[in-house]
Parts: sequence; C-alpha cells; structure tokens
Amino acid sequence: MLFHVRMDVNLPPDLDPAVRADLVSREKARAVELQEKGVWPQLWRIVGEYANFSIFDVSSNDELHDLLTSLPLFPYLKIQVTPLATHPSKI
Ligand SMILES: O=C(O)CC1=CCC(=O)O1
Repeated sequence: MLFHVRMDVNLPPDLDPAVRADLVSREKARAVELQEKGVWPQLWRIVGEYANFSIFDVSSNDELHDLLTSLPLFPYLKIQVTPLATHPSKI
C-alpha cells in the first residue's frame, strides 16, 4: 500500500540547540534505516519550507502509523496522509 505523506516540522524556536541537533540527527538515522528497509522509498524537501513530501510503501494503516510515531521528530510534526490507488490511465 502506497501513502503520500506531508510532514511539516515545527521545532520550538527556543529549543536548546544541542537538543535540536540530537533530534535532527536521530531523525536522519531513523529515516535512513526506513529507506534502507524499503518502506520509505521517496523523501523530498518542499522548496522554501521546513517540510517534506514522502511516499511510504507499507502493508497496512497500522504499520504506517507505527512508523510515523517512531520518528524522533514526531512530537514536532504536523502530518497529512493521503492513501494512493492505481490510476486507470497510468501506463
Ligand atoms: O526535515 C524534515 O523534513 C524531517 C525529516 C524527515 C526525515 C528526516 O531526516 O528529516
């Protein structure tokens, strides 16, 4: 099952720089792990925003929920999920 996911990152401006750096570092490590597993095949920066468009390839809604809530940045993310189906005109 494919899902289009938009994540907007909202870190508090007054967050301790060391805490911020640790969060971002752990987020990158988790993202790399999930990409290497094949469940996060697309990850794109949205130009001009601290946000991304991603494609997840998972077997269930519950798996996607578990992956998203496992992200270190999860408490600071606004997440919009769009389930994708096959388009009849896709060649
Ligand atoms: O910077 C972002 O868009 C949030 C994020 C998701 C995976 C990652 O490494 O950072």
